[in-house]
Amino acid sequence: MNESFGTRLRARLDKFGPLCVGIDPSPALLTAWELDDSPAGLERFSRTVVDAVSDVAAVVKPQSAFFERWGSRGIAVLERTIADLREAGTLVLLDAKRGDIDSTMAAYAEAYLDRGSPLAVDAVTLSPYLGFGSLEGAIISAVANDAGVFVLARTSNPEAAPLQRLVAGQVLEAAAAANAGHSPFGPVGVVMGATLPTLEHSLDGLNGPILAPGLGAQGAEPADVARLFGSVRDAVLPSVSRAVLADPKRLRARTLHYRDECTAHLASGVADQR
Ligand SMILES: O=C(O)c1cc(=O)[nH]c(=O)n1[C@@H]1O[C@H](COP(=O)(O)O)[C@@H](O)[C@H]1O
Repeated sequence: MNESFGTRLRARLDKFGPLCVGIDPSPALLTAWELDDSPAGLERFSRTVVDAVSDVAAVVKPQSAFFERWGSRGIAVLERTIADLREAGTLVLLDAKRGDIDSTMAAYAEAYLDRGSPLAVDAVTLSPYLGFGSLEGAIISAVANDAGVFVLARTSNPEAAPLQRLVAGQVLEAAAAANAGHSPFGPVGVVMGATLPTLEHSLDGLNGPILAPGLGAQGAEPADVARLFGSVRDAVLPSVSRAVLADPKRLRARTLHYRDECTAHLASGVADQR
């Protein structure tokens, strides 16, 4: 039997530290890297990131949008990037933020979670906007394929707050229920921005991983990760893209910097007193 996503994630976190590094080949970054904004440029960019960070990041997170810009040729590069990441042994979290009615959701689950799919990854980001229940089939599929999902709860962008504040409690409760009884983690992670001024909800009973984007370009620092997530320090995955991707020559050094700073702050940090 294969190991569950939770088991594999636990092993990566214990061995490599907590960092998730994004592969976000935006037009601006391609220009900064002196690469063409083309499928060939995307491929060179992605390969360079895979080579530089696979053995220092716990998880690597390609952002699907930047590949989709190039249609089928971009998706082909995404497929090869996923294959390269798997060969390098890292865990792949595809950032696609999918969410739809159950029948459509089944097709998304087939695309990203079915072992045999060309786009199969270890985990995918999902949106609960059609109701947490609409994601049930995808969660079942994740478990069947030893994969996971990360459901948006409180995202890092400030304009999300008025809407998500109303529903984040429901998302966290439903995620905790789906994770009950699993060890070391259940299949349902949540997304909570590292940029949040305070953590308005308890994460103590979640029994799942927490993806915390917003480090660097969106203003969060490793100290914020410790302040917000100190009480769940073994389960948090701070995530960074532009701040490490800005300069190909400093990619690995910046990744090590963020990883080591997050590790140090989480080890010594004081959790937010709600
Ligand atoms: O799901 C995500 O990864 C995500 C959730 C969130 O709340 N905020 C957020 O920025 N992201 C993604 O994380 C990446 C952040 O990029 P940087 O701001 O460059 O580190 C982008 O690919 C976003 O789409």
